[in-house]
Amino acid sequence: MSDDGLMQILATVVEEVKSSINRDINGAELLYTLLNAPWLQCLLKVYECLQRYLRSPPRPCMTCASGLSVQIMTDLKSVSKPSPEAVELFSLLKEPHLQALLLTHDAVAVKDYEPILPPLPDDLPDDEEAMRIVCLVKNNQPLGATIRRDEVTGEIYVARVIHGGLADRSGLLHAGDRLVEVNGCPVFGLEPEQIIQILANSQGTVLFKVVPITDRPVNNQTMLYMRAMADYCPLQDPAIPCADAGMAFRRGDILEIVDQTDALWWQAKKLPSTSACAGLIPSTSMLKRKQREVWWSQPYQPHTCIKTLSTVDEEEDIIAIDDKFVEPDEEAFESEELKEEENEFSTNFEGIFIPGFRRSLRLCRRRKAQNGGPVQFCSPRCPSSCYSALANPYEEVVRHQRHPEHPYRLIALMGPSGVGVNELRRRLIEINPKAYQGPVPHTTRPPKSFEESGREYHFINREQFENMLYHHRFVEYGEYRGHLYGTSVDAVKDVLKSGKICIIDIEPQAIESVRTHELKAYIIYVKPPPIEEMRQTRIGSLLLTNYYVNRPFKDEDFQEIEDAGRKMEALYCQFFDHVIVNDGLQASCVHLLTAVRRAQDEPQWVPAAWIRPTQQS
Ligand SMILES: Nc1ncnc2c1ncn2[C@@H]1O[C@H](COP(=O)(O)OP(=O)(O)OP(=O)(O)O)[C@@H](O)[C@H]1O
Repeated sequence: MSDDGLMQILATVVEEVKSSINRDINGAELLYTLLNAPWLQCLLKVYECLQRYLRSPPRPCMTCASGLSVQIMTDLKSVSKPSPEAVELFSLLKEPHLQALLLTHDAVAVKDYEPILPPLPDDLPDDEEAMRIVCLVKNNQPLGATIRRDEVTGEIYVARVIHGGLADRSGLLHAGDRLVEVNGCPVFGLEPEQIIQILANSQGTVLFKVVPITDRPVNNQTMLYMRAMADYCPLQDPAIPCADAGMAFRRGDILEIVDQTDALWWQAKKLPSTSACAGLIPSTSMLKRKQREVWWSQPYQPHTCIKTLSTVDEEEDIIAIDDKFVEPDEEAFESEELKEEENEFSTNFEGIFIPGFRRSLRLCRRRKAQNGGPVQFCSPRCPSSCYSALANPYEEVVRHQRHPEHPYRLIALMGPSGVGVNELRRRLIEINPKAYQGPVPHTTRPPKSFEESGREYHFINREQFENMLYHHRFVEYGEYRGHLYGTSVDAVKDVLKSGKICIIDIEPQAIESVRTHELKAYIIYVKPPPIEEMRQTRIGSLLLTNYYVNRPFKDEDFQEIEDAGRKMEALYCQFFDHVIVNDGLQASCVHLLTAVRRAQDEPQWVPAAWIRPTQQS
């Protein structure tokens, strides 16, 4: 680096920062003022001089210049015919001021000019506390540390240092350090609020005098990622130690937990994160405690900082209710159903029969919704607590990419009835029936003349069905007109084992049955577009009904789809891996195709239990 290299670099940096200010970049103004400060410029000049000195410190070439001049004069005297130059040199060296100069040179040359430090006093007390002076430059961001007062001793301690915050990045302040002074003001006996006031009033730099903690815990935590299963708002949480340091999150957000040292309050970042600074979030036990508080103390008024999770009752409201349902004549229905199923039987694409679109199975769900629940359509995994996954405020997740030789992930579509889940599913399968397939459902109804067991349905008797139910072999099941219908885990696995991508549509109750290590479901939520768009795109489309013929959409249908969609999203968005707004059919199909390929070929966040299965999973 040339002599004024550093100054040049500084000038360039100043120019850069100046142009950043014009672009309104946060913090640039502060940096500009700092770099332009005359004291910093002077300091840098001194620094450069010192650097030059360190590179080549001035050294004397000899320490006895006066002795050498005496030697030269003696030699010149012994020359018989000295040259005029020799005579001149002799007379110069003889001059008293030159001899004085050479003597001075010798005196300086032998001296050591390195700084001599004063000796340490002998009477230093052994228990003297090491103080640390920490100077932080305040800019617009918070200091990133909280303090607490020991109620017994009155001492003030650093309670928490926020990961990635100003204090943390300085590396000089740690949780447990005892605060002695802030900006020269002793803090002993002060209330934490008074100290915060001192900090708030200080401009530019803040000077802390601290006694560092002696046994600082080693942070050997590994990175942990969690999917939030509840919403949280620190500003509405009276229990949070410092609301400003809190981080709000919504269900489905992926959180990187950077610090779990505190059992009650973790530090986390929301992904994808642009901020270096973490925020405080309640730990699993803390959030569970809050949920319990809500449930026990205010069953009808949810705590404002967390949004309570769904209950079975709430969930039942999700499905659109066709209040115009009229029970048709059974026999007439049967014959119509037959006609319909004959039509469906012809859903035979390029010689491949496409199963899993049976009308009865879909009507099971409608029936349940319309009757308000007496007809079961339920997740059979855990009859007593369908919602155990919902009880956990966080779910540990890992980034996972399917191995090319492993089975495909199950694709589960979910959406309010009538939004177009089956239409999209059917179209996807028709695009490439050799790559995509639906599972063959089970039923206890007797086969019709044209039906083959294992093609339209697996025909089994009620006892066999109930046995499968007992062993949790159904993803979901329901009863319709006295017959049981269901989609079994094995039917899904059969498709996956055949090397195809299995695509099913599910009700919210089945989420837990498909989010397993075995099926690794990728859940796509089919979201209704705004009503006006539905009105325009559904002209000529027919809605599945309990009548003999499907009918065109009415305005009430769009409203019902929108309401049901909103409820479904509000309750289950944490489980959605992807969302497709079903406006134009063609665009939605392309979107679905892309999402399905990505689910199989690109890394995704999946529950850690799928990758490190525990005994229960
Ligand atoms: N994007 C779309 N544009 C136009 N019509 C659509 C679109 N999506 C679906 N449809 C039509 O809407 C009707 C209902 O769709 P679909 O049967 O797939 O609903 P669903 O979500 O499976 O609900 P259900 O199981 O209750 O029938 C069908 O006639 C379908 O062709």
